[in-house]
Amino acid sequence: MYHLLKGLHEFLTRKEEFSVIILGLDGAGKTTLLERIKTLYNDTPGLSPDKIGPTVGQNMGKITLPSTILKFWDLGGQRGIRSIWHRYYDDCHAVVYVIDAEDRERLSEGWEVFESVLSAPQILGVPLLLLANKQDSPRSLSVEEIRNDYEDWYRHKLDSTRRTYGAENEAEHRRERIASLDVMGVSALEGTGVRAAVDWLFIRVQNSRRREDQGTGQ
Ligand SMILES: Nc1nc2c(ncn2[C@@H]2O[C@H](COP(=O)(O)OP(=O)(O)OP(=O)(O)O)[C@@H](O)[C@H]2O)c(=O)[nH]1
Ligand SMILES: [Mg+2]
Repeated sequence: MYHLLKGLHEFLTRKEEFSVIILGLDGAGKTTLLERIKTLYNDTPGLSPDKIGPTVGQNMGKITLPSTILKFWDLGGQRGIRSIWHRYYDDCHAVVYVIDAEDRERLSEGWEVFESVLSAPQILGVPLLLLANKQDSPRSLSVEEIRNDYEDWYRHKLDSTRRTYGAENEAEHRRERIASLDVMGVSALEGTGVRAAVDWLFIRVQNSRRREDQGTGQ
């Protein structure tokens, strides 16, 4: 009887776990974001920003939400470390791409890398959130400006690609994805917008799981 009740209790209180990967160039603020999320959602606070150095490899942090555990993987963004990102693609349920909205010089490098993430076949269909970080800085571009900058960059790239390869179909597909791309402004440093971003992830992983269940007839 005890085991039956214990099993029932475990079944009723079980939490599903989803993996979220946090990507973006070095210095975009990924680890600051992860530690901010830990501070906002866990009893034990995350590291304070002055204790955070460049990530060599990965950091992991978990938070518990109603019937759900979100497991965040913050991956190092330095050029040499980006080659490990693809190893996380197969098992992730959502992707967060962090852009440093203050660093105009590196925006196109950021888009170039973003593009390589978007074009990974394993990422197709996975919820993807673009975060314009460092909104606390007066020098930062707004969400609207970041979106426009990406669209301009993309249009420019498309023109040169069309001239070279004429890859119309793929371009159309990508255009749809850009149109439906969600962009949110956050300050990982101060925490503004971070809860809204976590809410977005929570809803999107639940929805995509439901679609998966329907797809397999469960
Ligand atoms: N003003 C401001 N600075 C930020 C914010 N988020 C991060 N930073 C700063 O940006 C720098 C880089 O932050 P990290 O979190 O280490 O960046 P990262 O993306 O993890 O970098 P890598 O580990 O090298 O990939 C640090 O000096 C942070 O304090 C923010 O929201 N606002
Ligand atoms: Mg880091």
